[in-house]
Amino acid sequence: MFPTAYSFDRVFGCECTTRQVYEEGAKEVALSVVSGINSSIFAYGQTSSGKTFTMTGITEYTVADIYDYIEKHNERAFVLKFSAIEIYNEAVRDLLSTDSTPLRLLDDPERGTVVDKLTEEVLRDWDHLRELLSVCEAQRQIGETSLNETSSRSHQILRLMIESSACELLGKDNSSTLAASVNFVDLAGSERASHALSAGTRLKEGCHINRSLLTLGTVIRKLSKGRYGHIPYRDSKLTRILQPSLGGNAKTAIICTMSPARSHIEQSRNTLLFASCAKEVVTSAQVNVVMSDKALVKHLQRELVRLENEVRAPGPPSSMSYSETLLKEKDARIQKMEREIRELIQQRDLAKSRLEDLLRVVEVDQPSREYCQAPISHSPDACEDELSISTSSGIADQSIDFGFTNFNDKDEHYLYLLEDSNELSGDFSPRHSVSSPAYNGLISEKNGDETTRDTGEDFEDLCREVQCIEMEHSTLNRSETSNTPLTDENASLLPANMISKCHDDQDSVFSLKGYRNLGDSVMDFSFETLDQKLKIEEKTIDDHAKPCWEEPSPLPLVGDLSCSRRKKLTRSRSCRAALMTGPSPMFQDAEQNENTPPTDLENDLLGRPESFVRKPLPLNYDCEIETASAADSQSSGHIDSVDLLNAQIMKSASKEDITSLSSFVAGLKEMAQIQLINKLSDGQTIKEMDSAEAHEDFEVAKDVKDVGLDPMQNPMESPSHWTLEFKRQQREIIELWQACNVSLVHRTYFFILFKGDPSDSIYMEVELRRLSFLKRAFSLKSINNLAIKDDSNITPDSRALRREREMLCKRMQRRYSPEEREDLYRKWGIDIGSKQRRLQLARRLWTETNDMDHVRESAAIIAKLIGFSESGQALKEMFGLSFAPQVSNRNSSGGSKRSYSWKHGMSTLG
Ligand SMILES: Nc1ncnc2c1ncn2[C@@H]1O[C@H](COP(=O)(O)OP(=O)(O)OP(=O)(O)O)[C@@H](O)[C@H]1O
Repeated sequence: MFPTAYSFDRVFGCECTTRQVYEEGAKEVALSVVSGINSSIFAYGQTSSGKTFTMTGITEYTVADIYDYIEKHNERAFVLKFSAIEIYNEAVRDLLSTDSTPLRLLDDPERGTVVDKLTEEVLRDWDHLRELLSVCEAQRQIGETSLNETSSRSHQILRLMIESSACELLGKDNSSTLAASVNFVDLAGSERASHALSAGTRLKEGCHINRSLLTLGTVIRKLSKGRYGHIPYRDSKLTRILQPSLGGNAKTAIICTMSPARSHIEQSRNTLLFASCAKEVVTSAQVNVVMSDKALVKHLQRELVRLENEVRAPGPPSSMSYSETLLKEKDARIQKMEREIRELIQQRDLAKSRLEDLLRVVEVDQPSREYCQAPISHSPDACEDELSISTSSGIADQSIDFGFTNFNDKDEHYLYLLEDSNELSGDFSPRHSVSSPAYNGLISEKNGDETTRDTGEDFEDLCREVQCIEMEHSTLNRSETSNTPLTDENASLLPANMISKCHDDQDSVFSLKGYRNLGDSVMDFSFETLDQKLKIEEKTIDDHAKPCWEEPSPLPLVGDLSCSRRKKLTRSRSCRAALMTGPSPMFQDAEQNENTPPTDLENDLLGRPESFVRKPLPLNYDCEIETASAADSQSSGHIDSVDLLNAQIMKSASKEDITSLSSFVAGLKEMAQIQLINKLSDGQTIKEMDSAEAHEDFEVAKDVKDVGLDPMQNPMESPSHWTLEFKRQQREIIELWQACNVSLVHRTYFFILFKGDPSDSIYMEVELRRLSFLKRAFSLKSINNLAIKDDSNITPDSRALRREREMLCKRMQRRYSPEEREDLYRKWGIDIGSKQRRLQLARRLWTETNDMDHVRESAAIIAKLIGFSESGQALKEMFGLSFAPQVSNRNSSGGSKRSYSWKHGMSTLG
């Protein structure tokens, strides 16, 4: 036979003990039974090879170890049951029973093949097992063969069933039991019958033995190739009983025994082949847990309830399927969208309701608009905001209320402004409707009994009035100097082309407001009243609606003229602002801009103080001027505005002490305005102006402005030219001072302050024009022999000048020391021994106008007498700093109640 290699788990030699074989090849499998796992230990080999010898030893060792395990695990209760069968000639026999009747094999669904009526002894102890083993050994069929005197002629299967339970759960419903069995199988010899030289009974035994072993071999071989096909367990009772141990729920260890004799080589090879096949068989052992019936019933009931719940109700969120989660998200989105739809529907309904309200408002206002559209034309941009506001229901009423409040809170001229602006556009705000009770009330407030008159006519008249007056303002000082009361009637007398000229000029609207504010009192018009009224107006009018000329500017008139048109523009915005509900930032900005002096003037007149600017003229308005004006008007048949104004100024000046430089400069401004009026009124009056001349009037105003600016600009371009021009104007002014008996103090002030600086040009120009006007006016008066109530006030005589010299004389003693006075007497050619030397000196001051040294010395003396010093002070600085306190030192004037300024000097004109 060819050598063949075989592989096994362990190979034990002849010298190996059974203990070693147990320990290394069977103990692990055998002791699995205590853990609830079925196990089997097989001994396969030819006869007399040591199978019985080995299995007896392994059984004893296993049982010994099992009892040792039980002793170590007192927490569990072990029950050992022992049974033993023998399969002899295919009959199962109970070795623990003396009855040799073969036992039937039964197929149990749970336990498999079971031996019916097999004796199963519960072991009491280890000794009890030994006794039973002894019984089994005694019962087993043994026969003598040629090879083994005590040859085992059957297959013996000792089965030890071990059940264990936790001691604490014993007797309870939830108790469970581990149940497993360990089989100790000692097969009969697999030798050939020929080899055993058996015949007769033994041959028959050998045939059954070989068939059982042949089936066992077939089953092992098939199991070693996988669990495919039919496994012939049922072909023999041996395989049928050992079916669980061969390929089922059990661990199996096969011990193959061989004889080392050369003569048994074929049996040895067959054993090796069997062993090789048996090594390939794979079993699936598992722990066998046996539950009690009650525990099993309760377990099954709980399991049933859980399954029913899963079917009937959704499980916990963790077990929620993806589709269920997605479905819930969709539901949430649908609900959210439904809420949004409801909100949008509400918003739509609200908007619809507002639209309906708006339509109703428009329908209600439409007739009123048509009715008053012509007279209530309004600046589109002025009404745009309000109209947009009033388009909302509920707000429209507020607009109407606002209009009422606005008109009542403001000066009545606001009404005219509104009416005037209405003519500028066919569009209007519903709140301007004349159907408004508030609006009618305003009309009634102005027109009195004429409220019932056609409103359109009223508006036309008012608009015409507005246009004329604003035209007046566009020509600036012409109307300011007019003594004619600027009433509705006489304002409408202005040329029609002037009206049309400024008709489109919305910017002049606010000019009307200023004039209208003075409307009723314009008869007593004067610069003083102008300033005072403007201040009053400043309080009554919103800051964003101030007239541009409400603040007396320290700048010369030409400065005002130069910015007159620019101011008109800002005024128009102010007018619009006055029609609005509140101040507008844009208009506020415009106000700030308009309060800024012209750039060219600002450059030369630095440090202009606000207090100086706003200080009202101390001139006191005298109602006598009204009478004079009326008388003059009646006598002459026309209004000589120039004379009346001069008379007014001189009369007012004679009654007031001039205490500040502001008054001085304001006076300059007034003189400049007079100069302008002089030009405007040269040969004609306002009433005589026709439409053709109105255009020329504009040009005149423009010329005045240009004239005023030229001296400012030329000196900058040609300083040398300006110096010559200044000296020329200075000499001319000095001559005019003398001719007009101008106050010595005024001469002194002016002479000291204006010494040829380029910025002086404008003052020089004004002073020159003012004096020229006065000289001409006095000449005219003397020619026309005008009947003036108080001739002393307007006649340029020397009485006032004489009184001024006397006042200066009194001051010499206090201002000059005796030594200084003597020096002055000598210098001025006054005899020291003569009488009234101081008066002589005073009477010589400012008398030699051709001698500049004389003029200069005269100014120096008077300046010292009145306490005015120019030392260290520049012209612009004196304008705003310390001049007023110096001149207002009344208490230090030797008891005199007068202080000295140009106003005082002007009073000497009377
Ligand atoms: N390992 C061993 N050490 C010492 N003696 C042994 C050993 N194995 C077997 N023997 C002896 O060999 C003889 C035969 O052994 P055993 O009866 O066990 O063979 P067997 O294989 O069971 O034979 P059979 O199949 O005929 O029953 C016995 O007398 C036994 O004492």
